[in-house]
Amino acid sequence: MTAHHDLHAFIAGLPKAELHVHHVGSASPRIVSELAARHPDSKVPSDPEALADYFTFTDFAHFIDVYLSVVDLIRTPEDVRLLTYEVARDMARQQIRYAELTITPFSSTRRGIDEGAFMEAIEDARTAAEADFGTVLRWCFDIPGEAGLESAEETVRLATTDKLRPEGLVSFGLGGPEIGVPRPQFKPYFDRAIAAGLHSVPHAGETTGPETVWDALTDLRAERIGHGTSSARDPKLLAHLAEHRIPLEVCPTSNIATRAVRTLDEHPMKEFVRAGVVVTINSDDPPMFGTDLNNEYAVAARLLDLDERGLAELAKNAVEASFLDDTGKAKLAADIDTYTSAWLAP
Ligand SMILES: O=C(O)c1cccc(C(=O)CC[C@H]2O[C@@H](n3cnc4c(=O)[nH]cnc43)[C@H](O)[C@@H]2O)c1
Ligand SMILES: [Zn+2]
Repeated sequence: MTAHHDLHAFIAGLPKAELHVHHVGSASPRIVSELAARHPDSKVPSDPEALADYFTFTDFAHFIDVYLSVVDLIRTPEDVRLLTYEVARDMARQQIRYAELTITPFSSTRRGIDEGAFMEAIEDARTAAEADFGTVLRWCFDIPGEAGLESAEETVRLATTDKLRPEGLVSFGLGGPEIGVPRPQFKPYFDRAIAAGLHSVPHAGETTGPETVWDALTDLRAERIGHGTSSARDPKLLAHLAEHRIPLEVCPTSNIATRAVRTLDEHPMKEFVRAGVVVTINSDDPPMFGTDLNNEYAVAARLLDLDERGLAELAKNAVEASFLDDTGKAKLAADIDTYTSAWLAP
């Protein structure tokens, strides 16, 4: 067996945390097929080979169109429950022990799913998944920025109303296209979410320049940045992220699939590490981008020239940057160390 194979096997068994992964964007061909069979009028193909073609994007706007067609497949609380539970099953197979899943409740409630039933479905799936697979799920509710301030109001209402707010909710985000959707307009909504105890984790600098990342830091009080890819173009920003230990949620294959970055070799993650920025590795919308978290770690190992210990450090970055409590962080970090020591023992 080659060292390369060994590294893939190491990654496959490495306990991991994932901080940037979308709920609907995690629907595997198996889950999409099941949802498409429930709703045969949908334009989403159910055949896995046709799906691979369907999930090939010309640009970010095309990706969002396709994404919303999959959102249209989720029509009932039972669809929401199935999706959430099955996503956790796929995570457990990859040794993902903890995941903060980005959910866009506005997209579901505006399509007619009852808000209370929606919350019940995700919470029911969360507790069942933890009991059945051992994977701990937490939620980030994100505003789909392009849908306007109405979507921001609805998202913050769902996130902060006591009788609706789900127990697993830890953070508040902002997704969708960035071009023509300035971050500062969302400040009042982030202020309310933060006042209600939620962490701020907007997407920024995925498809626009570093000024969007500055806006996310200044106006939205971001504690982590989703993608942050264009930060590499601003040395002062890199120094700021490093000094304030604001982690980037890096999603390399996503950036290629949406054509935000031309090739993996041009991905700036090495510049981030060189500047001392905390890098976490994530899969974003794995089946849509033909990837999974294990593959993203393999990509990072190649681009950052990491061995097993380097990969273990990367996995621990995600644990440290997560919103797990200190006991949960210590336990998962210790599991990573134990696994790595056993793997490297003679
Ligand atoms: O749901 C609607 O009706 C709606 C109307 C207008 C606009 C939107 C959106 O823009 C939804 C965007 C959707 O995309 C999710 N997402 C998944 N991956 C990414 C990513 O890499 N970067 C940004 N957004 C992403 C996001 O969570 C939103 O749910 C919806
Ligand atoms: Zn994302």
